[in-house]
Amino acid sequence: MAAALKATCFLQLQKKPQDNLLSRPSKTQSITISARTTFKHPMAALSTVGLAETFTRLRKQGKVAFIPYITAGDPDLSTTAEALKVLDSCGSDIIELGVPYSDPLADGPVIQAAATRALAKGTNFNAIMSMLKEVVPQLSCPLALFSYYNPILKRGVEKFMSTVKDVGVHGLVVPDVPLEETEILRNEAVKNNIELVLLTTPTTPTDRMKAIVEASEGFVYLVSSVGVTGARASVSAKVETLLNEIKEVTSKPVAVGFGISKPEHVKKVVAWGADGVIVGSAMVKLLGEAKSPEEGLKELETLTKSLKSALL
Ligand SMILES: O=P(O)(O)OC[C@@H](O)[C@@H](O)c1c[nH]c2ccccc12
Repeated sequence: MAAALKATCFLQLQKKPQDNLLSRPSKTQSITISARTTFKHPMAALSTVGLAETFTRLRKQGKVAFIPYITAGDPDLSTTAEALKVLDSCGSDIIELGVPYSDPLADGPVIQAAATRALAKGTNFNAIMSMLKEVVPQLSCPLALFSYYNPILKRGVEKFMSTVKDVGVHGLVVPDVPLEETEILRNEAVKNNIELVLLTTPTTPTDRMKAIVEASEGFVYLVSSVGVTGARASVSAKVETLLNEIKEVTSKPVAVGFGISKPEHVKKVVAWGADGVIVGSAMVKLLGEAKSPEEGLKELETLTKSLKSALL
């Protein structure tokens, strides 16, 4: 099965969909290789299913969402386009795509370095949108864009939201928007059918956590540990308590991020009741620090499959 998994994931990269033997089925059909593994065909219809619906589908199947994060433009935008297809074809359920920013205060060294490299390559919002316009129709899992608040304000919330919606993005995560200012974002997000995901942390007071959970769309992002993003040796056992506290006040899905980078981390977070697992820095490191984009993409595929299999 692993060989089939490898061949098919890699196959997505090697051939244009029309040449791909797997492209025979109709556009909307996904390919089932075995009872356990369903591949999403690169010509799958535009994923009309958003974040919340994705979690509902997975919950019915008794599955947990695998949610990778990568930084757009690192090492370059064409590699980002291929990485999105690799992540999708290897079974990601939602993909977080970060807009590189000069002052990523919530990010650790790996993602900060990725943002610096991407910006140095000239990656900007318009170029990312142009890339997404091409790539999103080839994906079958929904995309959640990651942006800090300042670039959104600079572009104008209305313009930002409508642009993001036009390219087929389903969700938005703005890690540094204070809860008190989410009203503006949420109103425009709702108008454009964008799900605005909010974050709660281990130090968020209970009343504030309840307000965040109430306002969050798509899913609730539970930050597993204090500090910034970055792979950690282990995931804090406090996550289990935090998950229980959140699930006492909502039936919304809760995805856990920060520090998760190994199959054993994934298994722990799933055992504690998470509805989704988010992995960023470990993915970003592979892509940004590989000897070549091709090598980075293959390492990304290997890591994705090993973490995804820890979910099954
Ligand atoms: O990198 P980690 O430790 O795997 O955590 C996920 C994280 O990268 C991703 O969700 C993310 C990227 N930038 C962020 C800023 C704030 C919160 C979350 C993020």
